[in-house]
Amino acid sequence: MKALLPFVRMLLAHRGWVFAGMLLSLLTLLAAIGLLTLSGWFISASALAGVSVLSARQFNYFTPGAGVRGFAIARTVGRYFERVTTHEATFRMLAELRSWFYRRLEVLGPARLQAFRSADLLNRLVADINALDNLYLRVLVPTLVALAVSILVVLFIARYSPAIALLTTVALLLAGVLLPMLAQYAGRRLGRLQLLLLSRLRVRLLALVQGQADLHIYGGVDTSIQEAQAVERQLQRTQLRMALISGLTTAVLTIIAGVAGVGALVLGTELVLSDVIAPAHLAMLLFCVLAVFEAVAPLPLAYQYLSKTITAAERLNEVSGASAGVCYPDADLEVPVIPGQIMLRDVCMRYTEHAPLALDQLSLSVAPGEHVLVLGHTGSGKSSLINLLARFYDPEAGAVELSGCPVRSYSETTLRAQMSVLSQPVQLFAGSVADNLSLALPDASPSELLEVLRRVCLDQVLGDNPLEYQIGESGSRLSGGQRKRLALARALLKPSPLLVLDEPTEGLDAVTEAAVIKGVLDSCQGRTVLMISHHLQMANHFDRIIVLDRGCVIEAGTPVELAERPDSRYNQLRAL
Ligand SMILES: Nc1ncnc2c1ncn2[C@@H]1O[C@H](COP(=O)(O)OP(=O)(O)OP(=O)(O)O)[C@@H](O)[C@H]1O
Repeated sequence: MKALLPFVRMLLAHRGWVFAGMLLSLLTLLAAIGLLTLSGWFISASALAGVSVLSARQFNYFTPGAGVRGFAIARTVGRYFERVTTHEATFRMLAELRSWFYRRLEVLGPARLQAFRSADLLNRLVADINALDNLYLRVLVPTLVALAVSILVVLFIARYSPAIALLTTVALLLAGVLLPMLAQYAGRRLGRLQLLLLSRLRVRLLALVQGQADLHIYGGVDTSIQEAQAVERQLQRTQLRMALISGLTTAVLTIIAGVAGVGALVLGTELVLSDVIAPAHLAMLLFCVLAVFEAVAPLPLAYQYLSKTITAAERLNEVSGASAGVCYPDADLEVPVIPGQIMLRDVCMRYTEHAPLALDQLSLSVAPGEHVLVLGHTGSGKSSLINLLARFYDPEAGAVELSGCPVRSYSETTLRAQMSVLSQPVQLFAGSVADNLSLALPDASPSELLEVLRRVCLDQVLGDNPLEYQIGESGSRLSGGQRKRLALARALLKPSPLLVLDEPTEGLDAVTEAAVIKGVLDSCQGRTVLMISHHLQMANHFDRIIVLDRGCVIEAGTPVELAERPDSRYNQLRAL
């Protein structure tokens, strides 16, 4: 239950809608009960009035008739506005919840998010948040309204018969308290399981769809489908059991209401026979007792699914409560003084607490405007260097400075403005080439976009109008090399003093690679470029080369200097 508290607080931010919804629910329910109660009295009183001509003439048909009509209209109109207001309150809360959750995800950054699978995060963002609509619509409003209506109706009945009022109270406690408690107990494990199975099913289906090509190649399609079907069957079994519980509670509730009605009829008949109440009041009380169960009827189902709502809340709290991998100051503590400069001193970094060091006492200095090529075997820490500069991770020791100040002193906006990053793997969005490029520079003119495409040799290969070329989901209508180059063009377009490129020419033939690197370096005069690559054919075009091994710099110098050292790692790499 504690897991729900943050969300109740979030609901209170929309207290106008929340309380209006509750009030309208209360009035609608009272109108529905009033309609049945008054109708019961009116029908029997009219029948009795018709016994003699005199009483028929004296009986006032108009006032109760108007009352019945008034209750009927109030119930219909009230139901409409109640639905509008309660749903408005819920949707407002869900919308706020979604952006709140997304902001929490953003703060966590890659360092923390790698603990979650992306399909599972999507499931939390969509399905778990949707499951929380149960909280207000099906738990909070019906519970409070049922409590208020029950008290009012029992007080009304007590004016005519304390015995019937007592009987109604006991029946309401059974149907509105004990039955929901039992339903919650019965659905506790199943509701939780249902939510987790649904999440598991989505994760499996997404893997099945995304990995279709590889699964076909390696013959894993049937196994994956069978695994997804197994989860689905399990899910269906839980749904069936939940449906059985709902059916059972509905039946028990109907029996309780029926028994209460029969009891009220027996007690009321005795009161009529002993002239304590008028005969017309008997029908009125009977209808009133039966109608009040409408207030408690939704509760067993709501509480049966409460564990599902609580589990959804726990899953959201698990992500939102995770400590941020990296914390940014709200405002800059220092402003960039030497744009494009990089300085790392004795930096140690690891991805998780017990993982080996990915960077080990690494020191490095890059001057503004310098073009540096970073080489090293796979796993030597090249991408980790980018992760540090972009502050996706923080070092456990040492200092990282960018543009003359520690990276920790910049707000996230300032830090992002300092550098443009082409990371691995690249992320493209469904849409046109222009849509993807404009992300980096929304005001860029078509000629600027074409120019940057030219720099990466993409202007001639995507038809007559390359800017409008639709690249498909994640760039599926592009080749691997084209995808990389489009992402490279986007990185080039961002007007930042530092450009960090992680293997931008991967997948390109030697001729295109040479043209692309030349295009990039020519367009980056005055900008610092830090480029990671396994390819050395264009190494001479860089001002300096840095070679990493096991997380630290083992060689640094101009291409000529390193080439002159016979036993340099650079020469060994060139010889491969
Ligand atoms: N997200 C991660 N979580 C845990 N360990 C990681 C993560 N990313 C990299 N590593 C580990 O950190 C070390 C350095 O990896 P890094 O990606 O920096 O190497 P790299 O030089 O860029 O390799 P490559 O040339 O293959 O891209 C490796 O041992 C790797 O297994």
